[in-house]
Amino acid sequence: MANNEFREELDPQSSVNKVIGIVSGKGGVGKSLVTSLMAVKAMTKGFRVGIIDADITGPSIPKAFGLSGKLGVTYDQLMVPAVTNTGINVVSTNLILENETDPVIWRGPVIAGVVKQFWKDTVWNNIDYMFVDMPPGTGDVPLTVFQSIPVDGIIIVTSPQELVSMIVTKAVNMAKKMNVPILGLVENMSYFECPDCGHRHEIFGKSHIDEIAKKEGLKVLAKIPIDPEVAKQVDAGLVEYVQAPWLDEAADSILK
Ligand SMILES: Nc1ncnc2c1ncn2[C@@H]1O[C@H](COP(=O)(O)OP(=O)(O)OP(=O)(O)O)[C@@H](O)[C@H]1O
Repeated sequence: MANNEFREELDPQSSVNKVIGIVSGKGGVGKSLVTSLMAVKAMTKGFRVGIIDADITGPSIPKAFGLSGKLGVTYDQLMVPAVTNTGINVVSTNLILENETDPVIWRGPVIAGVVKQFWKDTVWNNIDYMFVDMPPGTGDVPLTVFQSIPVDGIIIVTSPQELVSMIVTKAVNMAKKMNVPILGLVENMSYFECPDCGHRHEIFGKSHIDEIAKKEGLKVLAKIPIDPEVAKQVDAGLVEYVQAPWLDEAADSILK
């Protein structure tokens, strides 16, 4: 089966140059944080940036950017992305629900349908980089998202406490099946740097990311520390103002 058999076209008014998917083996490892911060890095470099929050049942992008309210709709029924303080265009289920605390209890095909609409029924105005916060895992829903959107490359986010090797292998196999290049691995919550002595403590155990990357022939793009200040800023909707020097190298190597 050709991997683009179900691929959806953008609306003729829209244009998107590169699409980067952010995936993880399970929820809660920091996929949304990496998506948000990579988008901010791209914006800072002067690119026009969009985010599709395809994590339909656990959308966390709007909150991180302090966005609320509803997406606009054009006269010809296209969605208009919400725009963050620094100009990043965002679509998310939290911006279409009647009430942002409503649970999303849709089944797989409906979820995939919403993601397709985020891609094709939205006005994407000259976007250089589109970041897609993928549904967690390697099951049916992320697979359908892969089939619907022409993803140019993926970043796999893991944390040290996961069964990392198995999860990375699954994600690698999914990407191979879909013929999507893997840009590299990001290990989140990698260590905690003591503010007093500067020592790096591996709170969740020893990192094996370098060995796994070597085994799979992948690049480690970044190791992100546990930082309570980051969590606080994300909770306050201020992710655009997070200092994230540990992602600079990854951003420089991917966003050109
Ligand atoms: N390195 C970090 N330091 C401190 N807090 C972090 C870090 N990474 C993530 N967090 C916090 O952990 C929580 C989960 O992160 P995030 O929403 O990015 O994960 P996720 O993988 O997208 O989860 P889900 O799939 O459930 O949406 C958030 O509150 C986030 O602010």
